[in-house]
Amino acid sequence: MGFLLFRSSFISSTEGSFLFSGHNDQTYGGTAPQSSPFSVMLVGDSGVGKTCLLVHFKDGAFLAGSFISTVGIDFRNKVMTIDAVKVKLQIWDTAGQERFRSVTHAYYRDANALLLLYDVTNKASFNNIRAWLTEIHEYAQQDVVVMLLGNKAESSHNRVVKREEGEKLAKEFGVPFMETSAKSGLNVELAFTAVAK
Ligand SMILES: Nc1nc2c(ncn2[C@@H]2O[C@H](COP(=O)(O)OP(=O)(O)OP(=O)(O)O)[C@@H](O)[C@H]2O)c(=O)[nH]1
Repeated sequence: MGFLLFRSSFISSTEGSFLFSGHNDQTYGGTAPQSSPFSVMLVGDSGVGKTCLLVHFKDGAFLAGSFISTVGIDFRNKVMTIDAVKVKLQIWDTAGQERFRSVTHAYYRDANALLLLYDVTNKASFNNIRAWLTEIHEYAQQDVVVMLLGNKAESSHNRVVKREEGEKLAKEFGVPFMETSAKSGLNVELAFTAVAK
C-alpha cells in the first residue's frame, strides 16, 4: 500500500504542470532541525534502484517484486542527527526514464547534493554516468555535492561492473564513490550521511 502511495506522482506535460506526492516525517523531537531542509536528489537510469534506496533509508525496508517506474518526481523528508546537529533532509526521487527528463531538470538547481546511481548488474547504466554528469554540470548549482553510487552490490552473481571501474570513474570526475545495496542495506545510511555532512 505504502509502495503504491509512494509511486502516486504523475505529470501532465501537455498542460505544462505536474503533481507529486511527498511524505513528511515530522515526528522528530529534541532540538529543532535547521529551518531550510538540505535537499538531496537521487538521479540515474531507470531501474538502478533510486526508489528502493530511498525507501530503505527512510523505512528500513526493501521493495522486492515487480518494478514500477517512478513517474515525474517524488520526495520524502527525514531528520538525521549528524555530529549532534539535527539535519532535515528533503530527498527527491527522480524518474530515470528519458521522457521525464525535462521535469527533473527543473529541480537540479535547488539540490544541495546529488546521489548519482548506476546498477552494478547493468553495464549500460554505468556507461551512461558520463552523460548524467554532463547533465548535472549543465543544470545543477556549481557547488552541488555529488556522490557516485554503484547499487545492487550484493548481487554478486549478476555483477558486470567491477568496484574498481566505479572507483576509477569517480576519481576521474573528482567525486566520492561507494557501492550500496538497497536490498541488503549496505552503505545506505552511510551514503546519505556522507552527503549531508
Ligand atoms: N538485487 C537488488 N535489486 C534491487 C536493488 N535496488 C533495487 N533493486 C530492484 O531493481 C528494480 C528497480 O528498482 P527501483 O528502485 O524502482 O529503480 P528506480 O531507479 O527508482 O527506477 P525509476 O523509477 O524508473 O527511475 C526493482 O525491481 C528493485 O527491486 C538492490 O540493491 N539489489
